[in-house]
Amino acid sequence: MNTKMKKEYVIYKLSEEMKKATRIDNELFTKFDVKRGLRNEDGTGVLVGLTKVGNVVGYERVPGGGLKPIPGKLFYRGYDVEDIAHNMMKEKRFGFEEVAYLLLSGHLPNKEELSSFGELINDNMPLEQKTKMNIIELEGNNIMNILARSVLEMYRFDPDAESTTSDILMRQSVELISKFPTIIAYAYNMLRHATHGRSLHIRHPNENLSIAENFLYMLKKDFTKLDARTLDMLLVLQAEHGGGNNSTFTVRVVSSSRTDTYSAIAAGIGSLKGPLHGGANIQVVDMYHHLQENIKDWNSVEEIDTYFTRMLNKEVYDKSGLIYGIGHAVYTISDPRALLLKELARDLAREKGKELEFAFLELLEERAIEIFGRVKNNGKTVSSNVDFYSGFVYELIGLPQEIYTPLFAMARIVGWCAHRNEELNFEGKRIIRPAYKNVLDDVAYVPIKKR
Ligand SMILES: CC(=O)SCCNC(=O)CCNC(=O)[C@H](O)C(C)(C)COP(=O)(O)OP(=O)(O)OC[C@H]1O[C@@H](n2cnc3c(N)ncnc32)[C@H](O)[C@@H]1OP(=O)(O)O
Ligand SMILES: O=C([O-])CC(=O)C(=O)O
Repeated sequence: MNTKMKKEYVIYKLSEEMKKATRIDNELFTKFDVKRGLRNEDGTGVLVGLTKVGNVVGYERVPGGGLKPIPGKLFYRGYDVEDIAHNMMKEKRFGFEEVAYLLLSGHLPNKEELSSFGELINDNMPLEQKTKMNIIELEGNNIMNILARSVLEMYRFDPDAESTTSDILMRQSVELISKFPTIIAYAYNMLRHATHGRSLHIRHPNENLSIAENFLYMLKKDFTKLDARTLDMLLVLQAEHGGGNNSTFTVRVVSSSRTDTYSAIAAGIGSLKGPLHGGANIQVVDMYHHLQENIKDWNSVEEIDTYFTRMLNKEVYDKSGLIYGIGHAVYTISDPRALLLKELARDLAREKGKELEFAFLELLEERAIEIFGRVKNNGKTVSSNVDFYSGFVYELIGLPQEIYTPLFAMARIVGWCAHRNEELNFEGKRIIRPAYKNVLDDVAYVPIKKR
């Protein structure tokens, strides 16, 4: 066996052993009443904290037991996101800065507060020269990875990186919110240059633009007002989702050890990247393109139903058994953001001559929900989630797939910061440390000579 084969064999052997070592009987979870995925028997999340940042509502508890699915509602600091979104649309205003101010401070800014906050954001958008150079030099084909790396680098330039006083936490929050768009735009431009041979543009942020406009300006310079307002609405809708979603909870768990802001946020980025969480927006678009190619008649309910049934049975597509963009840990009848995005997608599709594509996606949504019910038959009410239409909308405004999940991070950084700040400031805070029950018998140690 040559050296390479020897190394491969060691890995193979270890991985086979790992397969055995990681097997845990499903019945044991019931026996020891383990809350798998921190979920109660009825699928609801185990209560692990209190928050004033956001509220996610998808069901009502019925007196005497049981859950009643209800249309989903989302609140930022007590304000209904639908009201926030409708107001922004009515007034044709950019809203992400306002939402960021609201989530960080707890109150809606007046005109003057909003304008100074906008200036502060603009001041903080440029990156350190070294970070810029690292994005260029180290390249990388995954922008979530580059984002995490660049966030960890920010530690290096922060003289108070380890401090958790409220003024430092707030300064770090503003800097992170400001720099995410710049990092993502530069990282994508570098990726495009390295992999598609396109010219490399590193545009300095323009101090008179909103975050959404500035991002598009740095990414591709030419964009329409409609593109920018659409992106702004996506940022507004994805900014926050309570303390229990996987990435925000990750940020809270990591923060509870009192580590620095950059370590906690890098962990959140790692979580959001996952295909069951923020990474689902890329999966949905991949799945949609696959279905466009594999469903011959886009109007055929029968053909779509057959394909979805086969997908749920792990026979086709990525064989994961999942239909991406469907289902949610809290929402049942509807995700309010998906409803808003669907309307946005419908209008944009009309404007861009993509009505057939929209109609196909809408039919896929309807059939996925129906077929999920038939195949799973588990009493769970599912609907489309925020990721179902977001990728389609990004595609309609000409944004590349590689940045869909990074754009989610560009929005959710606001919620992460608000939750980290809360985690480190409430009076009764404690390190988050749940328990795992050991289900393996103790064994006597065997000296190496006797093995
Ligand atoms: C921003 C966001 O994070 S939104 C969510 C984005 N993620 C996706 O769109 C990926 C697809 N969806 C899913 O995987 C899930 O619905 C999740 C992860 C979002 C939520 O999952 P959970 O709340 O754990 O769902 P839950 O455990 O109650 O589901 C019950 C059953 O339905 C299945 N299920 C749930 N959603 C789906 C789906 N979209 N496709 C196939 N099966 C699904 C589960 O696998 C489980 O089946 P099993 O008991 O046979 O294993
Ligand atoms: O809440 C969750 O589980 C997932 C999430 O972050 C979202 O839907 O925005």
